[in-house]
Formats: sequence, C-alpha cells, structure tokens
Amino acid sequence: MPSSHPYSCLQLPTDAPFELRSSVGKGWGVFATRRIARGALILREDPLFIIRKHPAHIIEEDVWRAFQQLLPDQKQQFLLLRDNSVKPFTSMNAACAENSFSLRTPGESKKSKAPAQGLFLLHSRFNHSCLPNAKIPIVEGESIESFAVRDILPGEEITICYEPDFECQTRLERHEVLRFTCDCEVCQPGTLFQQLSDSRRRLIRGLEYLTQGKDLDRQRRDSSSPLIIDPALKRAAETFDISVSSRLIYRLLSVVLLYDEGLLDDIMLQRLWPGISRLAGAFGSEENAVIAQLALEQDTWVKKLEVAFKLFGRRDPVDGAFAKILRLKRGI
Ligand SMILES: C[S@@+](CC[C@H](N)C(=O)[O-])C[C@H]1O[C@@H](n2cnc3c(N)ncnc32)[C@H](O)[C@@H]1O
Repeated sequence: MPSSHPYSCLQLPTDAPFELRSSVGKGWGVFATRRIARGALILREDPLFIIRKHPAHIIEEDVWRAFQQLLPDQKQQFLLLRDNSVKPFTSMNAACAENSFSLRTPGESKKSKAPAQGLFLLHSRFNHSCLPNAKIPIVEGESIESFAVRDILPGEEITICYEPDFECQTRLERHEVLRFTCDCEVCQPGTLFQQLSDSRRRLIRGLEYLTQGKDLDRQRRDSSSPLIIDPALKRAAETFDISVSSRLIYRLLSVVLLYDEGLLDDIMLQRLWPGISRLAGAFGSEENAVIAQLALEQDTWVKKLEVAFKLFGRRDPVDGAFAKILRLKRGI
C-alpha cells in the first residue's frame, strides 16, 4: 500500500505499540510493532465527536452538525476515512456508522442500550476476529481503551471481536451478523478446528440457556429449538428449577469450554468469577458446600469442574428458595 494512503496521515500516539498498514483481504489494519503483554493497554482514545442518539436514529444532519464543530485539524482527520481503506464513504453518516462505537454514559443501566455513539479514528482501524487477541471492555465514560487478551508478538495483527455473544454462536450464525466474510482461525470452513469450535460455542449457548432460562435475544425458544432437546430440562431452565449444584456445574463447564476455545481472557473471567463464587457459597448443605469449596480451590478449570461433578444430581435445601428468588427477579 503506497505511503501516500490517507491512513498514513492519521495521528498515532507517540508511544503507540502498533502501526497502521494494509492487511491482506481486509483493507488496512493495526499491527503490533513490539511485544504487547497479555493484559497490557494497547490504546486509550478519546472520540473525535459524540452523537447522543441510538445508532439507528442517527441521520446525516447529526453527523454534519458534529463535524462542523470540529477544529480544522480534526476535520482533516475525519476526511481521511475511507470505506475499508479504499473508497470514500458515500455519506458522512456511513463514515460515522463504520467508525463509531457505542458508549455507556454514567448512570445508565447495564441492560439498556447505549444512547451515545463516539467516533474513534484509531480503534476503528482494528479488524475483526472471532478469536481476537485484544478487547475493548465496556466501561462508563467517553473514552475507550483496548487491552491485549494474550501476548501479542511484533508484526502480529491486533484484532478485536466486533459483536457481543459471538462466543455462543457458530460460524454460520456469526456470518449472518457480519457484513463481510471473516477468515479467522475459527472461520476456516470444514476444518476440524472450526467444527470443534462450532460445537463448543453451541454448547456454551445451551449452558447459558440452562442458567438464564432464555436465549441470547432474551427470548425463550419454542419447542422446535434444537438448543435444549429435553423438554423437561428446557421447562426447568425457564422456570429456574435448576438446582444450585447443576448451576455450578454448568457455569464451570462453560468456563472450561471458553478456555478450550481460547476465549477465556482476564476481562471475561472478571465478569464470570463473581457469579461462580456466589453459587459455590450458596449451598445450604454442609456436605455440598465443602465439595463446592474444594472445587474452586483447584488450580485449573478442568480440575475445578472434575471436583464439581461430584455434586451432580445432588439437591440442596436452598434449591427451592433460589428458584423462587430468580422467578421473582424475572417477574414469573
Ligand atoms: C471498522 S473497519 C476496520 C478497518 C478497515 N479494514 C479499514 O481499512 O478501515 C471494518 C471493516 O473492515 C473489514 N474487515 C474487518 N475485519 C475483517 C475480517 N476479519 N475479514 C474481512 N474483512 C474485515 C470489513 O470491510 C469491515 O466492514
């Protein structure tokens, strides 16, 4: 790619551990220029502008107004943007849609959709992978940060996953959402790795249904859904009549599958661990509580799961109350 490409004029922080350059079949991308250790910050970026609307409601005038308020140098940076590095965008709104991230403004509930979109010149240069080596955690505020989720070597492309819940979706399902053909390691059709990955992600989705009583879209699946085949088990999940023992086993099994898939990063673990340790501490029977505690003390996820399997089929005095609380919370 010639050095006259507009992206060579994008301003990078002086200490950036990456460079921008072309990425085969994906336009331009972001490549590590030195080793980036797992957990290290890659980039903290402020938005060029913020539009306080749901992305679906943003119109051309909104972007135009935001653009007008930029300083001359910022306007120039915005005008460097190209559709996947090649063509100029057909509208300012299209440029905004392709280069913005949803922001969670302070005080907003976790469940509600972010009503603000920020335009980020550099984070938008990261290409997608379904097995990414970097992540942008959702935090409150206007700037966003990316972190390495595993060690990244010099020269390696830095990728993020564009969509939530991809850890529970098969290659086909992911491609229904993405507007391009992803060719990452887990998207190579027909390979054993891809088939295994599909099975793992499908299982993770089923386990999620068993513990949450609903699917990714927060809906129950009808009886034709192949997600949970056993109707009695499906009903039990939907009415939260899944024992605490089973819940703990399902959670740990999910973590083992995520680990095997290469998706268990520290950010995900921080999100999952509180729920797991709450479950392990919830047992009313001393015998069950001892097994659960012993499970969590093991030094690997497989060993934790192995010990937790000793709880399989065991009821607990708190099962009824646990189900009742969950039903109350969900208004059932
Ligand atoms: C936000 S941009 C990422 C940077 C982009 N490559 C560029 O040059 O500006 C998103 C676009 O990059 C391309 N892209 C990102 N990840 C890709 C992947 N894994 N495979 C193919 N194309 C990808 C797609 O065209 C996508 O719409």
